[in-house]
Amino acid sequence: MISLDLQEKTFGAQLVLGQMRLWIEPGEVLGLSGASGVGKSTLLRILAGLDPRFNGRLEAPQNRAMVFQSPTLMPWRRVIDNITIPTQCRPEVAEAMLERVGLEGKARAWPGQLSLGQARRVAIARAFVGRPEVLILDEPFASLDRERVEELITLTGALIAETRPAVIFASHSEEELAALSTRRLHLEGRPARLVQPEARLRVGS
Ligand SMILES: Nc1ncnc2c1ncn2[C@@H]1O[C@H](COP(=O)(O)OP(=O)(O)OP(=O)(O)O)[C@@H](O)[C@H]1O
Repeated sequence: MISLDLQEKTFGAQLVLGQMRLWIEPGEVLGLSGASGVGKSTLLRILAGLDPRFNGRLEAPQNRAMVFQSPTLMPWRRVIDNITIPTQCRPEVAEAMLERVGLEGKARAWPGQLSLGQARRVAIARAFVGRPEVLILDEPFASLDRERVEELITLTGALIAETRPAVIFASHSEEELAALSTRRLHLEGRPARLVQPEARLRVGS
């Protein structure tokens, strides 16, 4: 379970996020939509504990994992080391997780030898190997073709069902959001606020 009671988030004089309350239960996948630049990544970074400079209160377990749009692998380390070093897990646990995400035989490969889809699978393996209580997904399927996106959504959905973290998932794709989310919120305005997607559609119609 993670909860945020945010008063505001600024960057210098720029007020980016306004007052909002947010909580996510274990096993829930909160799909977050919103226009480019509205503040989705800013909100996700606060929830991940990567940005402590905000006015408000965050209650979250320590065991949180994040998957970014960029797979953020260390290019000078082999695939398996990209999992064992940041997570401190045993090599056999990392190998089993690599198999689980469909990367058997790639443990000794270098990140530069992987396709974007394979690099994303490594990032997903790294995120799940520590069985996080909170999982933050920031556009983790962007720039892939439809078939690869469908495969990764199926894989991510299965891993979520097995480990049941509280998940927040930001995406520009309605299809992706509909496929993975159990609940939806939309971020809009400046300063940005959270609204129900249904309310937004009614206002627009
Ligand atoms: N480190 C920073 N310093 C100053 N301004 C920032 C910083 N990070 C983000 N911003 C500003 O905060 C606003 C929200 O950015 P953010 O990246 O959170 O949007 P987003 O909704 O994730 O966009 P996208 O969907 O394009 O990724 C933007 O105006 C951006 O310029």
